[in-house]
This record gives sequence, C-alpha cells and structure tokens, in this order.
Amino acid sequence: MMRTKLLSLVPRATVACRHMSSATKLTTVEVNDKTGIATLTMNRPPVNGLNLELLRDLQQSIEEIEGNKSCGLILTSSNPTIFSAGLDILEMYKPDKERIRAFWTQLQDVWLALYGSSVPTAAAINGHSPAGGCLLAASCEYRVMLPKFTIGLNETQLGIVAPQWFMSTYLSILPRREAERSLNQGRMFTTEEALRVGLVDEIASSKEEALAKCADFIATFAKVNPLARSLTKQQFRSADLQQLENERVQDLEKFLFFINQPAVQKGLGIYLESLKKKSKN
Ligand SMILES: CC/C=C\C/C=C\CCCC/C=C/C(=O)SCCNC(=O)CCNC(=O)[C@H](O)C(C)(C)COP(=O)(O)OP(=O)(O)OC[C@H]1O[C@@H](n2cnc3c(N)ncnc32)[C@H](O)[C@@H]1OP(=O)(O)O
Repeated sequence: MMRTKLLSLVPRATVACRHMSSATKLTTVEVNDKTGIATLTMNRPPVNGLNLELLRDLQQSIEEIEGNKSCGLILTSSNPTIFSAGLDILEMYKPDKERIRAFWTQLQDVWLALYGSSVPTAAAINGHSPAGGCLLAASCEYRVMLPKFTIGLNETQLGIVAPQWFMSTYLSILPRREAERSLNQGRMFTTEEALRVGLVDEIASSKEEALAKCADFIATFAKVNPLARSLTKQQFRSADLQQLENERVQDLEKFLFFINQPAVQKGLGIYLESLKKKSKN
C-alpha cells in the first residue's frame, strides 16, 4: 500500500493525509491522518458517468476503506460541477451482451457495499447528481450539497424505471409520499428544494466547506461505540439489503429484459443524441 504524503492536495494545509490508492485510476482514496476519515473521490471525466470500470474502482475503494479501519467515508467528485451524471448511458445503449451483465452486477455490488457500509458515510455533493449519481449520494447517511446544482432520480424522464432498491434508497430518506411522487415525475431538485424536502441535510458554499461539514457529521459518532453503531445501522438497512441479495439474479434478468426492449433502446438513443446536441451548442 502506497503511503505518500499529499500535503499539496489536502483542503487544510495543516492536515496530513495518507494517499492510499493511486493504483485505481478512476477513484482516489485519501485518509486524513488527524481525523481518520477517508475521502473517496470519483474521477472519470467528463461527467463521472458510472461505467463498469468506475463502478469496479468504487467498490475496490469502499472495500479498502472498510479494511483500513477508517473512521468514516466521504464520497465526492474531482469535477467542479458534476458529482456524477449517473449510469453511463453508453453501457446500456446497444449493449454488449456479456459486458452489460457485468455492469449491472457491479452496480448491485457497489450499492450493497455503500448502502451497507459498516463505517459512517457522507456525500459532499459538489455538482449535479442525477439518477445513479443521486443513488450513490442517497446511499450515504448524510448529504451536503453546493448551491445551483440539481439532484434526483430522473429515470422516468428517460423512459426507464428505477428498480426496487433505488426506491428503497429514496424511501430511507424521503417521506413515502414525496418519494413516490418525485420518482413518478422523475423530478430533479435544485439544491434548495432538496434541502427543503430532506433529500440533502445541509448546503455548503464550497467543496472545502462541504467536506468539513461531512467530517463534522462523521465526528458525531466519535464517542459512540463503533460496534453498537454499525450493528444499529445494519438493522435499519438490512431489509433493503437482504431484498436485493435475495433477488439479485431476478433483478439482473429484469434489467436485461427491460433495457433490450426496442422502445427503451430507441428512447435511450434519442436521449443520448439530445445530450450530445446540447453539449455542441
Ligand atoms: C422494472 C425495472 C427493472 C429494471 C430496471 C430497468 C431499467 C434500468 C434502470 C436504470 C437506472 C438508470 C440510472 C441512470 O443513472 S441513467 C443516467 C441518467 N443520467 C442523466 O440523465 C444525466 C444526463 N446528463 C446530464 O444531464 C448532463 O450531462 C449533466 C450531468 C448535468 C452535465 O451537464 P454538462 O456539464 O453541460 O455536460 P454535457 O451535458 O455537455 O455532457 C458532457 C458529455 O458527457 C455526455 N454525458 C452526459 N451524461 C451522460 C451519461 N449519463 N451517460 C453517458 N454520457 C453522458 C454528454 O453526452 C456529453 O458527451 P459529448 O460526447 O457530447 O461531449
């Protein structure tokens, strides 16, 4: 394990960090020596689209953090305006048969690892966070978001359906009525709206402040027995986790069936085109 001091990269000049994984290309993990909190940063330009490789690196990084006795995990992005654009649509549009199986299975693994993580988790949402990006943030226990961005499960807007475990994740944060309505609408919330409904816990004016607020949340557990805390968290989340564990294969088959429908493929193609046109204007 590499333990390089990365003093120039830490937000506060006086705090030393251990840079733990640089072998992974699309995520980095830095552990703050003083607080013991690990910051997991997604770094897949241009938009942190969750493709198979980013998902693999995310899982490896979560496992690394679980394994090294970090006091907590903060998930963030190296992109100054995008937390994550969600699933990489190119993985789902005209998919390769083997790869798309691996892709969805890996997404399941990442969710199980993050939602079920034994360490306290927080997301510093420093940019837009649609769909799969929102899923990652919502899987954490606390969310701090920067102003003027958007977040939400917008799947229905793309003509696709968020599976049950996406819904359970929303339901772990939002009142049932709000979760149902916003999922049906595919609603994207502005930062301020997200705060109002409880989708995010705080607003910060900079990434540095968001990271500090996430660290403050994690520090609230400093005096709580770690085993009691993690077992309590597990009890809250075990029904959701168990449901996916029990239905992993069916969930994969449902996804493959749905995504291969000609109408769904057509819709994804049109959506991709609209994104590309927008980026050229
Ligand atoms: C019963 C049910 C059973 C089974 C389930 C069945 C179905 C499956 C459910 C699957 C759940 C899906 C979850 C998802 O996450 S789908 C992805 C949703 N994401 C989005 O809608 C976001 C789209 N992107 C944006 O809104 C903007 O790009 C964003 C993030 C706000 C950033 O804006 P901006 O900075 O202006 O950047 P550009 O739009 O110019 O984008 C730059 C570049 O990136 C490409 N791109 C953007 N997002 C994606 C993406 N998600 N996937 C792939 N590519 C993306 C964009 O096209 C541009 O590309 P270019 O080549 O033109 O540079």
